[in-house]
Amino acid sequence: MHSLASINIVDLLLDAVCIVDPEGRYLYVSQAYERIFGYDPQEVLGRRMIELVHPDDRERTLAAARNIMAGHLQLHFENRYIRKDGQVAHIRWTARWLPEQQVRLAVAHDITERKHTESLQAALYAISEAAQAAEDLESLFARIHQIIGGFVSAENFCVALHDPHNDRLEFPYHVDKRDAPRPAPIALSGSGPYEEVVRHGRTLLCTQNAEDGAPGDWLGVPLQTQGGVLGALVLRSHGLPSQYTERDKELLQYVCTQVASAVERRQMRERLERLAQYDQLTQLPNRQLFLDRLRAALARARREQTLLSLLFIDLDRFKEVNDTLGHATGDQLLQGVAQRLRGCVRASDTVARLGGDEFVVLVENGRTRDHATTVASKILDAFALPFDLQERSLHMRPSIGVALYPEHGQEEHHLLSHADAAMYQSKKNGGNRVMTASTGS
Ligand SMILES: Nc1nc2c(ncn2[C@@H]2O[C@H](COP(=O)(O)OP(=O)(O)OP(=O)(O)O)[C@@H](O)[C@H]2O)c(=O)[nH]1
Repeated sequence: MHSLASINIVDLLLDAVCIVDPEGRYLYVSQAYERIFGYDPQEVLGRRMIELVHPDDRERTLAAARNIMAGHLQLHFENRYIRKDGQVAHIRWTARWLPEQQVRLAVAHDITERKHTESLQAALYAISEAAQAAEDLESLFARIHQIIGGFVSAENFCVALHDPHNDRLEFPYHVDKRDAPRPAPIALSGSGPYEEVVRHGRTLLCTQNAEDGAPGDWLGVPLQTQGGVLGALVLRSHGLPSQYTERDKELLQYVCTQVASAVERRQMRERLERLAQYDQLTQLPNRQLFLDRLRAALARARREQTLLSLLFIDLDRFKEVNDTLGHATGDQLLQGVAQRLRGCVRASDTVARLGGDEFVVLVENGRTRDHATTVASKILDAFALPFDLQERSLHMRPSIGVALYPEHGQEEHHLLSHADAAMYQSKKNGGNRVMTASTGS
């Protein structure tokens, strides 16, 4: 048996023992230094330890060193170092000042693994929380980007989502430090890198940009849910190949399960919100959303003292279309009407379907009363042309009633019933015409 005296116990320790002078220059480091920091002891002797500390932790570290030299024992100081291979090492230090030798003696314990586990756990919670808190998908993606950027380099980051209806990949979120343009939607037909990730649910790490072959990493991770792959997260490094490691790949894969379920939940919520606000047949706002918009528009008009017009539109003898040509043709006609009404107003105006063959148009910022009648005449003119449906061409005429704010009402239901009454007058007078509500009625 070897005698213990012949063993260099310090070099057998798994923690690294370091001795530095008052300026922080390494005078001695034990063998474990290489395992933890990546440098051979000979490479660092004479160098200042602070140069190897993560820039964000340097000030704290210098303050701790002064404290130790003032005679205080340091039993649990944590900071980060940049290893020789560029990776970050998390270190927990115990240290003391040896006044006689005028040196600091410190022992480094590597807690990188534990820190990773902790930050991953925190990231998973943060992602799940973001799914609840985010206003919309866009802000959820931005938050996910921020969270992922906390543990891997994510300067160039995009989210690709698979649209199963047309089998395309779309890029709803895209950040690129070199201002590379947001990728246009791509068809998922070939055998490119996106296919590999989205079709086969495989993580792909290429040391060349997988899209254009430019130097730099391309790391694509599938957003896998129980129902299939929703899309992918893609991280890129321009001009810096091998920036991403196998470990980064694993970390991302791990959090991507949580990201996928957050995205899925948020998508579901958006779908439900849309269902609650939009008419499914025409994709126009429904009564509920319309009333919300009308309320907001009235508040604006009141504040800015502008006019606002409401056009109530009901199709003439629409029932006959259903009765003679069938409900499906009636549906197509309603879709055509919705499209035509949208074409008669500005994008900022609201066209909504209240139900059945009743539509409303909300025109904001009209400067004169005539503005509403101009829009109404435009609609009558637009309806003069037949509607080309799948199997036939049909004529359909509208009856229109107009009510104005502030002339005919101050609040939404009042204004709406005036426009409705005016529409009824149009209908009574034979239809295919515009009537304006009478003042004081
Ligand atoms: N195809 C189709 N028809 C609908 C839909 N919703 C309501 N309708 C029908 O639309 C018709 C609307 O009725 P009315 O406005 O009284 O009928 P009209 O023939 O236009 O009568 P006037 O307005 O007096 O000219 C009814 O026959 C409803 O069944 C729908 O989503 N699709």
